[in-house]
Amino acid sequence: MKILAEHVEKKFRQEWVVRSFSYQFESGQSYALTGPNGSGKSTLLRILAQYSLPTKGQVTFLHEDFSSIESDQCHSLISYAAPYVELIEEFTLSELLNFLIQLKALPAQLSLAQFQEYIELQPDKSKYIKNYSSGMRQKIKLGIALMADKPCMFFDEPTTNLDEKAKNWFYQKIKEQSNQLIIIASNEAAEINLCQHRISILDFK
Ligand SMILES: Nc1ncnc2c1ncn2[C@@H]1O[C@H](COP(=O)(O)OP(=O)(O)OP(=O)(O)O)[C@@H](O)[C@H]1O
Repeated sequence: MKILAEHVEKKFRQEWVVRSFSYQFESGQSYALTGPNGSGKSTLLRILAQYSLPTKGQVTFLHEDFSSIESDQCHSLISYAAPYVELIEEFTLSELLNFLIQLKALPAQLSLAQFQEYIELQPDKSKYIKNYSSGMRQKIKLGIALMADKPCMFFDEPTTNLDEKAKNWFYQKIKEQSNQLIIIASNEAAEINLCQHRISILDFK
């Protein structure tokens, strides 16, 4: 599939955060959105994921043959992990996974043991998400986004709060995703270097 951004612009009050952004993203490719703090990476990522609307322009999801995908279908094709996307803190990990399975945000057959093995963590089963460390919560978010196995994966500052071992775990998991369309908003050199393409937000000001 493809994501086509055409003349996307975003303005907050008097501030233009993105100007005339046009780009075609494709499956099997990975893209780094780069730029200094406050330059608009998260804003553009949310627009590309159709989580927020541009002030001008449009974002369209397309099949390989360029036929368009209905906008109400797009969210089912996306997984998204970001510091501002919260987990449900009052759940245990098992309850959270079951909830996401029911929402079809994770594969139906996924077990707690498989998930724990995947994220290389064996947290206390009765512990609430709110009592996990920030790094563990981040790793759970990333694990959910990766195991959702959606065609499009969006990550905003994915290795925030992760130690070196967990960062390397994430880098390895991204390298294993050969068919997905991956977009990572980041300033971290290691995250940018994971991606085949770089897009500087400063080119769209
Ligand atoms: N809802 C909003 N209302 C008003 N201004 C906003 C809103 N969201 C973002 N902004 C502004 O848009 C600009 C870009 O913010 P954004 O979070 O997209 O940048 P960023 O490049 O992701 O930054 P960082 O690297 O610090 O995460 C900032 O000036 C920010 O204050």
